[in-house]
Amino acid sequence: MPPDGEPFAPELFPRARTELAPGAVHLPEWLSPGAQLRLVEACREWAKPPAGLRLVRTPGGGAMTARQFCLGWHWYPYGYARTVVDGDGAPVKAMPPWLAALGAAAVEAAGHAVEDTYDIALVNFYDADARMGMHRDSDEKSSAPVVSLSLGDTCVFRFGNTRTRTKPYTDVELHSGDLLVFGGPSRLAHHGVPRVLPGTAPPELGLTGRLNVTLRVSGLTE
Ligand SMILES: O=C(O)CCC(=O)C(=O)O
Ligand SMILES: [Fe+2]
Repeated sequence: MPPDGEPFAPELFPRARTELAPGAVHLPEWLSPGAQLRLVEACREWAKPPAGLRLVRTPGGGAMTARQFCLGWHWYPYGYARTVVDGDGAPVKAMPPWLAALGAAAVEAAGHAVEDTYDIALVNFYDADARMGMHRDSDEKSSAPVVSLSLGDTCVFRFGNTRTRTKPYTDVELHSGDLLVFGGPSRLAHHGVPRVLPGTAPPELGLTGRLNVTLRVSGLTE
């Protein structure tokens, strides 16, 4: 034990699996360094046009600071389509079976039941100044858990409640390789990314910024 008054050094110890709220589970370093690298490399290919990384304009006339691309179904404010209806108009790229399988494995690791096939990937790229305001993921027709994988720079992630965009909430750092799954009573909880911590990415990823890959079940048919 450190002498009284000495600061505890949490960075010395592995970060523990934690439940941020009922049904919302954080599993630090769930992706191995090799799996992180493969996912970053895949994202680099998907981010190329057509249907590549884009600026998302919101109906109020603003734009999201995180840039985005999708696989499987294209998300736009506020719905899903099979083509990039608010961009180059191209068909959305396919959701690869291996990524759907990763989604199912993540849900299982978090202790949720896997009932449906993960058919959407929504990938956000954050540079040092990007962030995401408090929102709910409510455009899907399925109540299956949302899977979130973080790559690159660490961020501060804010996990709130289902009723309001404000307190109570919990702030947690999401590092490269971390998994967060939110389902059950937390499926429609508000959440956001108040900030990214630049320069914290593992150097071997060759990534300046943060990628977040969220996997979802659409519940949509054609
Ligand atoms: O970047 C994140 O960790 C969260 C992304 C998110 O909430 C979303 O894409 O809906
Ligand atoms: Fe979200």
